Amino acid sequence: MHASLSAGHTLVANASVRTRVTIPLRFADGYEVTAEAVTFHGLADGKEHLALVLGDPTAASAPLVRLHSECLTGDVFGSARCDCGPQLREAVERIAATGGVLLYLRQEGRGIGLYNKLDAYALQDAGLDTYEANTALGLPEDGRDYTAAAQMLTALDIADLDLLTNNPDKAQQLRDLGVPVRFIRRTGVFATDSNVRYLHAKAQHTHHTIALPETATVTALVG
Ligand SMILES: Nc1nc2c(ncn2[C@@H]2O[C@H](COP(=O)(O)OP(=O)(O)OP(=O)(O)O)[C@@H](O)[C@H]2O)c(=O)[nH]1
Ligand SMILES: [Zn+2]
Repeated sequence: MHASLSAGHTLVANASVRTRVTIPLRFADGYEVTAEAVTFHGLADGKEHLALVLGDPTAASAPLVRLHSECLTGDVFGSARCDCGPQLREAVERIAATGGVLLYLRQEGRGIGLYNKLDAYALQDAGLDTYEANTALGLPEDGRDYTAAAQMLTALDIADLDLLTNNPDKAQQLRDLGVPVRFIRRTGVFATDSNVRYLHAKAQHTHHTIALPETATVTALVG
C-alpha cells in the first residue's frame, strides 16, 4: 500500500467513486428514508463494500459515520444471536437525522465469512465464547481491516467525522490510517436473552463500551 498525500487526510491509496444511485429504503417497522448508494473503484481488498449517504453530510461540522460489518443472519433475517439488525436500523435513522454515511462492509463474521461464523456458532452452543470459537477453528478472533473504509471516506470527501460505535478498535484503526475521528458516539445496547452472552464477551474481551446490567440472566449465561 502506497501512502497518498493527494488523498487528503488518509495514509492509504486513492479509491474513486464508481456509481451514485438513489435508493428509497423501507424497514420492517415502517421507517422510510432515502439513501444515496455509492460504489467504488480501487478498494484495497477488492470487495464490494457499499456506502449509504444519508441526509446531508455537508450540513454537519463532523458528519456521523458508521462502519457496519456485514451480518447476513442479523441484518437480513433478524437473528437474535447478535445485535447487528437493531444496530443497523438505529444507525440509519441517527445518521439520516444529522447527515452522514453508513459504510456497509463485506466483513461477515468479523472477517471469517458466513460458513465459518456458523461453525463458530456451533462451537458456542457447545460452550465456547465468540472469540474462543474463532480461535478453536484456527481463525483470527477479529480479522477485520478498515483500510477500504478509510479509502471510501476519502473518496467521499469526508474529513472530520464522528464515529458511531462501541468498538474501540474501529476508531483506533481509522486514526492509525490517518482518518480524523473527532468523537465516538455509542450505539444503543440491544440485549436479548439470546445475545447477552455475546455482548458480555465483547465488553470483557475487546473492551466494547456496552453497559450491561449485572442481572441474574447475564450471570447465568456467562460461563
Ligand atoms: N465470528 C463471529 N462473528 C460474529 C459473531 N456474532 C456476530 N458476528 C459478526 O460480527 C460482526 C459485527 O459487526 P459490527 O456490527 O461492526 O459490531 P462490532 O465490531 O461489535 O462494533 P460496533 O457494533 O460498532 O460496536 C458482523 O460481521 C457479524 O457477522 C460470532 O459469534 N462469531
Ligand atoms: Zn450479527
